[in-house]
Amino acid sequence: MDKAIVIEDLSKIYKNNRGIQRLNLEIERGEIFGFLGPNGAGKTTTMKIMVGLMKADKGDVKINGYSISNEYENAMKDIGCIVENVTPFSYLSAYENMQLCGRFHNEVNGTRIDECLEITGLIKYKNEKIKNYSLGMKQRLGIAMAILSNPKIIILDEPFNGLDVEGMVEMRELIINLSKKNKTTFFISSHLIHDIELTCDKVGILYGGKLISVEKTSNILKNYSSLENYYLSEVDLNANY
Ligand SMILES: Nc1ncnc2c1ncn2[C@@H]1O[C@H](COP(=O)(O)OP(=O)(O)OP(=O)(O)O)[C@@H](O)[C@H]1O
Repeated sequence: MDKAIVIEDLSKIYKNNRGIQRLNLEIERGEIFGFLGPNGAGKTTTMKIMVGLMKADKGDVKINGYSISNEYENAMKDIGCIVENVTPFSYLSAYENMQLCGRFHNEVNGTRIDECLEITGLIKYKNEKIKNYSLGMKQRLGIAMAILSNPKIIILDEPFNGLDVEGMVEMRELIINLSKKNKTTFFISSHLIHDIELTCDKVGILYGGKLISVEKTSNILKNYSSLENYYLSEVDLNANY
C-alpha cells in the first residue's frame, strides 16, 4: 500500500454549475504534492471533500487505502489538516488551544505540544492569548495543530499565507524535513508558485474544475525555466479550448 492518497473520478457540482469534475490523482507516500489553480478553480472544494467537510456527488477518495465514503474514521486516523481559515479560540493561549486540539489523541502530552510550538517558532508566545496573535502567528499555530498527533498525511490550504519571509523559508524547510525524515505525505494548495516550486515534488493544475496536468516538478523544470512559466502555458492552452 504505497499510495497515500488516491482520488477516483471525483465530482461535485454546485447548483450554479461550478465545482469539480471527474478528478483522478494518485499521491505516493512521502510525496509533497502542490495543488495549483486560479481563483475559483475548485481547490478548496476538493480539499473539503478529502477531509469530509463536504460530500462528493460522485467518486471517492482513498486515504491510506481507506475510503472516505465508507471507512471515514479509518481514513481520517492519520490525517492532519488546515482547510480554509485557522480558527483557534481567541481567549485561550496557544498552549491551551493545542491541549484542546490534542484531547482525542492519547499520545499527545505537554512535551509533544511544546515540541510542535518550538518547531513552528511559537514557543516564546505559548502562554499568550490568540487574540493578540498576528495573522502569520495564527498560521503557524494552524501548522502546529496539524502536526500535533504526528499524522502521516498533512493537507494544507494556503500554508504560506500571512507568513513573513523567514516564516515562509521555515515552513518550506519544515515540510521538506517532515517528508524526508518521517515520510510524511503533503497535499498543499497555494497561490505562491515560487514556494510550491521550491517545496513540492509533484504539481497538479486545476482549471475550471478539471485537473489539466499532473507532473513531477523536476520534469517540469527540465523544460521550463520556472514553474510559473509552465503554469501559465498550461492555463493558456486550456483557456483557448
Ligand atoms: N457553496 C457553494 N455554492 C455554490 N458555488 C460554490 C460554493 N463554494 C464554491 N463555489 C464555487 O465553486 C467554484 C470553486 O470554488 P473553490 O472555493 O473550490 O475554488 P478555489 O480553487 O479554492 O478558489 P480560491 O483560489 O479563490 O480559494 C467557484 O466558482 C466558487 O464560486
